[in-house]
Amino acid sequence: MTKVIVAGFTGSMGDKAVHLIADTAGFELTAVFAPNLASTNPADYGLAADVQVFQSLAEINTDAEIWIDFTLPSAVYANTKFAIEHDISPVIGTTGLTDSQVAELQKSAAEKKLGGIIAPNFGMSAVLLMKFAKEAAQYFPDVEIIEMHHDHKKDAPSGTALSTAKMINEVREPHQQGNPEETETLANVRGGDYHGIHIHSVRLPGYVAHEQVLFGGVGEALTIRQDSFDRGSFMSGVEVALTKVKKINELVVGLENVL
Ligand SMILES: NC(=O)C1=CN([C@@H]2O[C@H](COP(=O)(O)OP(=O)(O)OC[C@H]3O[C@@H](n4cnc5c(N)ncnc54)[C@H](O)[C@@H]3O)[C@@H](O)[C@H]2O)C=CC1
Ligand SMILES: O=C(O)C1=N[C@H](C(=O)O)C[C@H](O)C1
Repeated sequence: MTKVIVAGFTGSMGDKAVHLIADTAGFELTAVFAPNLASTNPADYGLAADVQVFQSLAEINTDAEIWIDFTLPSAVYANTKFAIEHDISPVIGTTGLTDSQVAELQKSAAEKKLGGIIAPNFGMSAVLLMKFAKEAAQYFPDVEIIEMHHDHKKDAPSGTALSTAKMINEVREPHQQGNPEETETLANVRGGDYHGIHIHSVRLPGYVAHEQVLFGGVGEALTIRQDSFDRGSFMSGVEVALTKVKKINELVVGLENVL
């Protein structure tokens, strides 16, 4: 049995991850972590009596081999660092790690030859969208991204949109997009700007997680879209990460790199 700790277990995704482990042969939930809990009795969360419940990083003392993280952009760096320092393979879904933080975490994992996976999106439709968008950008350098999420989301842009922009930026020729003399008569109406790629974030009730990548060419356009209608859509990717993470010895970014 591979023992797993879930950080953010009281959240929307953490709760799904806890159920995934219960339903997946060969894995066992050994601990959970979230701050400001009303109780540390596992029974109060429907968990087995031997599951440890932690409220702070400082008190975590676990034999878990894998750390699943669905917490907050402000918490994920410290959590991942803690996991690596304690030889626990991180499987990170939380968004918001900066490039320099990822580089530092990869260095620490490499020194320990510890496997880990950071995936801004565990959904297959989003993984494929990013891959297809990267390919399309070689032929259509004019591109904008619209991401649409539920109105409880704390971070913008989404990690997926930022990753999409980074992947497109790797292949597209640097070039001026749009009118160089453009002015905004309403502040920020053109969205965020990642190396000239504009990202627009929509937050609405009823939405879960959706993204469109719009390419424009002379007399034609290409739109690539993915929709996660249910958070269950992310769990097949988390399951893949659980099975792969102990077979690698570096911290990999992007689910597509372990498929
Ligand atoms: N990679 C992927 O496929 C997906 C990633 N996400 C990302 O996962 C993260 C969590 O999303 P949700 O579950 O919707 O959020 P949520 O707000 O429902 O849950 C957050 C959880 O983190 C806990 N938490 C807060 N501060 C913490 C800390 N310092 N240490 C440990 N736990 C802490 C909260 O108590 C709660 O249990 C977000 O960054 C979101 O963008 C969400 C869906 C899919
Ligand atoms: O907060 C969410 O819900 C999601 N977060 C991730 C992101 O920021 O890209 C993945 C997915 O979009 C759902």
